[in-house]
Amino acid sequence: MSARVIDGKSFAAGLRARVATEVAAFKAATGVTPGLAVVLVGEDPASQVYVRNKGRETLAAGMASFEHRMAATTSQEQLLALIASLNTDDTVHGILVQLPLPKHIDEAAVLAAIDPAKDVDGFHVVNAGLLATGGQGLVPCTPLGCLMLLEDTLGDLSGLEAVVIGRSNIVGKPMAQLLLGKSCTVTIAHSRTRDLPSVVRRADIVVAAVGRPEMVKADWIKPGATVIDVGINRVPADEPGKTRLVGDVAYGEVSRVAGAVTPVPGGVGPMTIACLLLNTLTAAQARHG
Ligand SMILES: NC(=O)C1=CN([C@@H]2O[C@H](COP(=O)(O)OP(=O)(O)OC[C@H]3O[C@@H](n4cnc5c(N)ncnc54)[C@H](OP(=O)(O)O)[C@@H]3O)[C@@H](O)[C@H]2O)C=CC1
Ligand SMILES: Nc1nc(=O)c2c([nH]1)NC[C@@H]1CN(c3ccc(C(=O)N[C@@H](CCC(=O)O)C(=O)O)cc3)C=[N+]21
Ligand SMILES: [Mg+2]
Repeated sequence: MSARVIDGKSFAAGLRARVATEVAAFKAATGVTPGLAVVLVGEDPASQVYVRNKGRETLAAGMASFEHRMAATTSQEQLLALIASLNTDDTVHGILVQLPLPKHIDEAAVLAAIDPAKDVDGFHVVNAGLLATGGQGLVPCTPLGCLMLLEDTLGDLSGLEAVVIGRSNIVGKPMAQLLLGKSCTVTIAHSRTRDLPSVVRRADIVVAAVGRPEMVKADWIKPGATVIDVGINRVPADEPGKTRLVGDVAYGEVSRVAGAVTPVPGGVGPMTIACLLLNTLTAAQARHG
């Protein structure tokens, strides 16, 4: 038996097309072009790729894209000053500050400075609080994309056992909140979890957001379970000097046990960017409804 491959790349293309259609209608009705500002501090090559992809897809959806590249030596005050100006800029509906930030900058202070109404990452404490209390805020893009793939694969999630591996504020915790909101029975596992394999084995839904290449093995998976692999890990390829991308799930062996599984690349990653565009449209609609 071989798992169904959950094609995030194709689902994301469909979502981007729906966003583009709605953007066109929004522009016609309001005369306003939704705008996304992306702030990149420093030169991290992986981050540069994401920023470039985001910029290209933002334009393709009919939205305006503003990129702000700052030197790794940028001070926290300079970054906060840029955010303050983006907060009051009427052409900017969404603000994304690429993480991680250089060590000398206080990440929490920067995220707190973003206008929650423009926080298309959903990382501001106001949006995290709204998600935790069932309110209407902006929802973090990666967990939102994972939820869309899960509902497309499984339909109603009510009553299912979900195990989220990872408890970060940007993936694990909001993922768990969304699954709880869909009436799953949710377990959050992390580096201190005792006997992780047996915890994962009870799951109908496994979301791996760990950052450890191919950690989740086939014998951790309940036969037929749905496995969502958030991990993006660059590892050495067979060819010397080259690298390849792998997830947190041992894809080959797990796909012989699971019912459905997302690949890396082509799974969650493209959904993150599509949901970022969706959140930017949502933020623009909230301002000019
Ligand atoms: N596809 C996409 O769009 C995105 C992909 N990512 C990728 O997802 C992964 C996770 O990202 P992020 O949440 O930011 O990572 P973090 O490093 O912030 O969090 C990792 C989590 O995994 C837990 N963990 C680490 N080692 C183990 C272990 N051996 N067993 C069990 N739990 C463990 C940590 O536990 P503890 O809290 O105890 O330290 C922590 O909660 C990364 O590979 C990242 O690149 C991230 C964002 C978007
Ligand atoms: N403020 C902030 N918000 C983020 O959402 C954010 C961030 N910081 N920092 C970094 C992580 C990582 N992340 C990815 C987005 C898309 C892909 C993606 O599209 N991946 C492609 C492959 C890309 C490639 O080949 O390198 C795929 O999986 O198919 C990956 C990773 C967003 N992040
Ligand atoms: Mg982190």
